[in-house]
Amino acid sequence: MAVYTDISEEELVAFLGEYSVGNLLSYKGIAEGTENSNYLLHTTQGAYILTLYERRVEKADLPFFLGLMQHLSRKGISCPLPVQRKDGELIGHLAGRPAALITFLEGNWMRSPTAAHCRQVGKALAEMHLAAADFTLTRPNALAPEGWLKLWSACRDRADQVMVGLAEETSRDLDEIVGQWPTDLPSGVIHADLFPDNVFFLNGKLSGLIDFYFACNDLLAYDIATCLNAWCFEKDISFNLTKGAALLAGYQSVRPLGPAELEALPLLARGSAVRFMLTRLYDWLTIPDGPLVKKRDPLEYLRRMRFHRQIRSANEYGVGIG
Ligand SMILES: Nc1ncnc2c1ncn2[C@@H]1O[C@H](COP(=O)(O)OP(=O)(O)O)[C@@H](O)[C@H]1O
Ligand SMILES: N[C@@H](CCOP(=O)(O)O)C(=O)O
Repeated sequence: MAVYTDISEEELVAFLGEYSVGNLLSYKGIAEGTENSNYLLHTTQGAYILTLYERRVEKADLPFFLGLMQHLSRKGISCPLPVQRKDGELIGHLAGRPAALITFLEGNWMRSPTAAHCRQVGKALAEMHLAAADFTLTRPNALAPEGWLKLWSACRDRADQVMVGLAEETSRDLDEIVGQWPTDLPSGVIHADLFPDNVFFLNGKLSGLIDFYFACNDLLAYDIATCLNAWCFEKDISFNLTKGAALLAGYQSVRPLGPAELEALPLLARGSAVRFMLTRLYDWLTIPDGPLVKKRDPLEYLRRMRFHRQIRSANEYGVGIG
């Protein structure tokens, strides 16, 4: 993410007084990430992550996100666990923001993931989908087609400042994708942002998933489409078929995809690419630059949109060859 909200030691110590986590030894802002402000804390009892929820996170959604982490953790999925306050609550307030403390997960994210990493991610995603099947809270996807159109109406007039022709190309794509968007595929709780920076590995083995703050109920195969976009393209935005095949095989080793899901995959991948292009474009145009704020390039996702436009079948992502 970034650090949007600064905190003083004094207010942090007062905040931690609501928890049984020992005394503060040190804290520092984490520059990585995009959405919220995160701090790494060391206390006399260990390491924790403090998250202050920023503009895109609705406070009303926090019980869903934090409850999901608890649920998944109980079902054996490795992910951070929210720390309860002395009063039993999971959510507090700090520097005018809703805030929570979560456990620190060991591992690092992969800057250059290999096919072996992709296979593990696919498998972990399917395991997460199955583990979340009996989670009782629900949250509609705020970044489904209706949400894309809202973002687009906020950005459209300025899109050509980023690239001449972007407004026309995106409008055409959105019309096509939204007009054909499927609704009758298997659905459930999805992570919705399982990018490499949200998956940790230790000694080559997946050690856990983080950042559930886009999680929601939506089409399960849409989560796979997002992973294909995030994990299986090289830096020059060429699709790596070996990685695609590995990711899909990893997923299908736990939850085989049905024919309708496979048929929809190219459209879902286009939709996922447009979704990330739009949030990046919105941020690009609206967030002021700052030393601890890293904005992501929307055009990387325009190039994925173009790639998926010419895909005719899921086999071109590597189905059945991993
Ligand atoms: N539970 C955790 N354990 C260890 N590091 C974490 C944890 N949660 C977040 N981080 C660190 O903070 C960074 C940003 O976290 P993330 O949840 O992705 O933020 P955002 O929601 O703002 O994108 C991660 O890349 C990682 O370095
Ligand atoms: N993954 C998104 C941005 C959200 O950032 P994260 O740090 O929460 O994963 C993108 O790449 O646009």
